[in-house]
Amino acid sequence: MSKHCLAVDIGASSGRVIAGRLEEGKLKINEIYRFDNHIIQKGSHFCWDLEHLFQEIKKGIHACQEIGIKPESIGVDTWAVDFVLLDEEDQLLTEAVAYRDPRTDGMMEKAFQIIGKEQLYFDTGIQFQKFNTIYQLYAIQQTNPELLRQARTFLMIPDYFHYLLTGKKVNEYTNATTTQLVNAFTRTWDKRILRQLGINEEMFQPIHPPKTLLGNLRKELVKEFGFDMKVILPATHDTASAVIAVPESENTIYISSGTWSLIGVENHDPICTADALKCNFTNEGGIDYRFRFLKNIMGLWMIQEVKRNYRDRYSFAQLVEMAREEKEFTSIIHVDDGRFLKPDNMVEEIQKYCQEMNQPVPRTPGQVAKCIFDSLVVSYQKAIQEIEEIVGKKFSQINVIGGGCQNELLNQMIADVTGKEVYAGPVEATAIGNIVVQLMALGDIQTLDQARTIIKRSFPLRRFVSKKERGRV
Ligand SMILES: Nc1ncnc2c1ncn2[C@@H]1O[C@H](COP(=O)(O)OP(=O)(O)OP(=O)(O)O)[C@@H](O)[C@H]1O
Ligand SMILES: C[C@H](O)[C@H](O)[C@@H](O)C(=O)CO
Ligand SMILES: [Mg+2]
Repeated sequence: MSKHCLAVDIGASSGRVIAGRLEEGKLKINEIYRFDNHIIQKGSHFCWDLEHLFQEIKKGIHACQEIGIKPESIGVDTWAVDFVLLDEEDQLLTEAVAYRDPRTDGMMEKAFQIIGKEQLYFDTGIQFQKFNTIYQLYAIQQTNPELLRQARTFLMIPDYFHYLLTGKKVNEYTNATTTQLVNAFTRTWDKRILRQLGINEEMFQPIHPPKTLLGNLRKELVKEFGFDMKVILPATHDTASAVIAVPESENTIYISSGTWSLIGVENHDPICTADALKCNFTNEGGIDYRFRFLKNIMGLWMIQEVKRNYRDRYSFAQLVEMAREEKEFTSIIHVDDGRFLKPDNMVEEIQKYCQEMNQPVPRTPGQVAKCIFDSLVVSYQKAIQEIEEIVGKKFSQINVIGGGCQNELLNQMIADVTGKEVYAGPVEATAIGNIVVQLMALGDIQTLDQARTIIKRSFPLRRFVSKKERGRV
């Protein structure tokens, strides 16, 4: 039996502290603590409340103590692209502005006047999202260059939590690639891009891969918790950790289904071709320098916002059942339209869109939910066709991982529309991927293949086949 490893997985809508260890050849996980996460307004910006989140992380560590678990190690993963800047006294110079903040409006196009879009893509292989770190930093460079001049350290969100835990300042590779500032071939900061955009290169830290032993806890934290832990870098981009947990990877397209739907495949080399650029696919860094060839699709953010618009009167499970009752209602929206990135009211935005497109307007919570699920599947199918065309291979299976894999209606819709076998699970794929990387660093698991075999044995998947297929069997 191995020692416990602690995964801190913070998504855009929720965070969790999960302990995991090997027991008789299986990975056993235990959710220690779960907490909400959401964007807050600070001054004129949408931000993340990092102080609150770090207190929640510490509550999760304290909770281990209360149940008698003394984890050997800990690692933090979160969403991508967002960061903080520290000054020469290692004090926060900036709030943790959220990627949905409008400060990057127009910045990508402005940057293209200095650095060609094609060059940027062929050097980094990263999809064009207006909120990529590169455009967040360019927005600061354009509006407050003095701030950048004072910056001595650039830390992405998980890097910052690792710094608070250990005092060590590094950038982790998988999340660093989401900035669109890392060269896909040299695997380090692309100084040419930084210089062209006038972003000071000195503040970027050395890039370390997953499995790096960063160090131990700060002394004051050992005193507070009553025990020490090794801090091991997982794949700190949550989707990179989730993809590690995909049990099958050769014939499988994964959909990491949470706030976003990240749909893609795992490659050993980046695909930075004109076709990949045209379809806006990304090559985010993965474990062992693999690549996550994927595309962001708006995802379950939309149903999260609908749930909020209805003042949380309905659970996600209830919204799914209400959608299931609306078999006759069909309206398809373009889920990746920028208007759905952060509308004041998602229900009204969807209704307006349907009116403008002369489609039936969803009136009930069930109709709104069904419209979202139907429309997500249309976007998934298009991305799957693009992947198979660009990669030049047909995939027989889809593996839905993350919280969204609990949406059995959506899983069935995916199977019906794509005709492929859909496997659902693990729900906590991100935390599982985080934990197995720590176990690899500790020598309890030797290889990624071995990790995936253990994961497959430990977490049974639900299988969905198309109605047409079922009709045949
Ligand atoms: N019981 C359920 N039935 C159907 N869907 C569910 C259920 N529970 C959660 N979900 C879906 O899972 C989503 C949350 O997924 P998940 O917990 O992976 O997201 P997260 O980790 O908080 O955020 P991120 O995607 O940023 O990592 C919710 O938005 C909801 O749509
Ligand atoms: C903002 C990013 O696109 C987002 O974090 C995505 O990369 C992701 O991983 C969501 O969990
Ligand atoms: Mg998540």
